[in-house]
Amino acid sequence: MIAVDGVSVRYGAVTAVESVTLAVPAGRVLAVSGPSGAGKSSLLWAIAGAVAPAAGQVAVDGVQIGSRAVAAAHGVVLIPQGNGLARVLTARENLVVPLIAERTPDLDTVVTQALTQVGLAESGDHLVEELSGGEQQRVAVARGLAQRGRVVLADESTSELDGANRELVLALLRAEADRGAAVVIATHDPTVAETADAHALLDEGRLSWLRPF
Ligand SMILES: Nc1ncnc2c1ncn2[C@@H]1O[C@H](COP(=O)(O)OP(=O)(O)OP(=O)(O)O)[C@@H](O)[C@H]1O
Repeated sequence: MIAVDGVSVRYGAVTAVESVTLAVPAGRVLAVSGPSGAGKSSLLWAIAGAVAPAAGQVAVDGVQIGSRAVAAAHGVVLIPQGNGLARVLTARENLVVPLIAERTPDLDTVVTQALTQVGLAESGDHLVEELSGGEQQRVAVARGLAQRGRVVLADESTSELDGANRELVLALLRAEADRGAAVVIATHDPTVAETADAHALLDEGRLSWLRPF
């Protein structure tokens, strides 16, 4: 369960998120959309503990998220916009790094399974910079899946995918919810938002409309 309570995010004089309150139960998917600059990424970063809210608070399963370290320790996984992969590592190595940090058992199996789920079982030993934009995006999704989070935050994770791969990634994110995760998808794509259990619209940082759970 994600509880966002009156959260504001500011960068100096810029207000990116203003007094947003919402909740995402375990097992459900929330889509967050809104125009470019509306604050979608900033809201996800606040949930991930990657930026400290200027006001309000975020809790995951009742634990207040005060930093990225706390969020990671409580299973908050961020699949960042622009994929966040290390380009000079292989696809497989990109998946391994966070799992080493978490001391995940049976790491090779977990990594192979995640790459297979996104249809990239044969590409694990390719450097990220050798992969297409869409393949890189799927590696980023696989890295998120491999971490088996209690919370999965997907920031525009289908933006570079063709129709079939977009359906695949959406099905995988739905499977994360079915496994018990609370899932948030930031998206510009109305068809992606329609597949979610609830849909929040941000406008200049404010929650301007909500299709509730
Ligand atoms: N690190 C930063 N420093 C200063 N301003 C920032 C920073 N990150 C984001 N902003 C500003 O905060 C506002 C919200 O940006 P954010 O990236 O959260 O929006 P978004 O809805 O995700 O946009 P997009 O759809 O283009 O990714 C924008 O005005 C942006 O310029």
